[in-house]
Amino acid sequence: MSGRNTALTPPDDAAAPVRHPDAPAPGEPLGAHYGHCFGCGEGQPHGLHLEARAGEGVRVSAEFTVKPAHQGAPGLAHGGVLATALDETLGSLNWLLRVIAVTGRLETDFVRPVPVGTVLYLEAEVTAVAGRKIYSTAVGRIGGPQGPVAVRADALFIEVKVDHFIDNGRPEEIRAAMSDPDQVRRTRAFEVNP
Ligand SMILES: CCCCC/C=C\C/C=C\C/C=C\C/C=C\CCCC(=O)SCCNC(=O)CCNC(=O)[C@H](O)C(C)(C)COP(=O)(O)OP(=O)(O)OC[C@H]1O[C@@H](n2cnc3c(N)ncnc32)[C@H](O)[C@@H]1OP(=O)(O)O
Repeated sequence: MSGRNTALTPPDDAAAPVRHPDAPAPGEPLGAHYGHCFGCGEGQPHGLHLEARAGEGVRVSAEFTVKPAHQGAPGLAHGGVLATALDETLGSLNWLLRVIAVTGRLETDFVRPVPVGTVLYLEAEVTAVAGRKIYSTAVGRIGGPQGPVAVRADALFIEVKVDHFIDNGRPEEIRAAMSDPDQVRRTRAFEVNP
C-alpha cells in the first residue's frame, strides 16, 4: 500500500459534502438499495432489515433490532453484525449524495455490549469529500435515540461506477438484478449524477 493514502482523516483540500437536490426530504425513508442486501434487504430472513431515513444535510438515521440470529456471545450481538449495521448506515449516506460508493475502510469502536432484543439507534453523516473519496462517521446508541453510545465508526467510501457491480458480481445475481425494473430504476438514478 506504499504511496497510497488510506487515512480516515480528510486531506486539507477536501470539500464539504453537498446534498443532491433530488435527495429524499428529511424524515423520508431511503428504502433498500437491493432486496437481497444483508444489511437492508427484505429478502434476507436473518438480515438486519435496517431502515434508514434521510436527515438534515448529508445525515441519515436508522434503527436495527438485534435478533437471536445476530448473537456472538450468549445473549449479545456479534461485533461483526454491529459493524455491518454501521457499514450499512454509512453506505446509505451516499444515496443523499447520489453517488455509488463502496466501503474502502471501516474503523469501529465497540464501547458497550449490546444485548439481543436491543434497538440500536444509528446516526451517520458525511464529513468531507475529496475526489472519489467520501469520509463519514457514525454512532449507535442503546436505550433510546439519546441513550449512551454503544458503537461508533469512521469510514472511507470510494466512488465507483455501476460497472463495479456488473463486472464483479456473480452473473446469476447480476442477471436477476438487471431484469428487475425497480432495481434498474434505483441504480440508474445514480448515473445521472453530473
Ligand atoms: C443494474 C444492476 C446492478 C446491480 C447493482 C445493485 C446495487 C447498486 C446500487 C447501490 C449499492 C451501492 C453500495 C452498497 C451500499 C451499502 C452496502 C454497505 C457498503 C459495503 O459493504 S460495500 C462492500 C465492501 N467493499 C468492497 O467490496 C470494496 C472492495 N474494494 C474495491 O473494489 C477497490 O479496492 C476500490 C473500488 C475500493 C478501490 O479501487 P480503485 O482501483 O477504484 O481505486 P484505487 O485503488 O486507485 O484507490 C482510489 C483512492 O482510494 C484509496 N483507497 C482504496 N482502497 C482503500 C482502502 N481499502 N482503504 C482506504 N483507502 C483506500 C486509495 O488510496 C486512493 O486514494 P489516493 O488517490 O488518495 O491515494
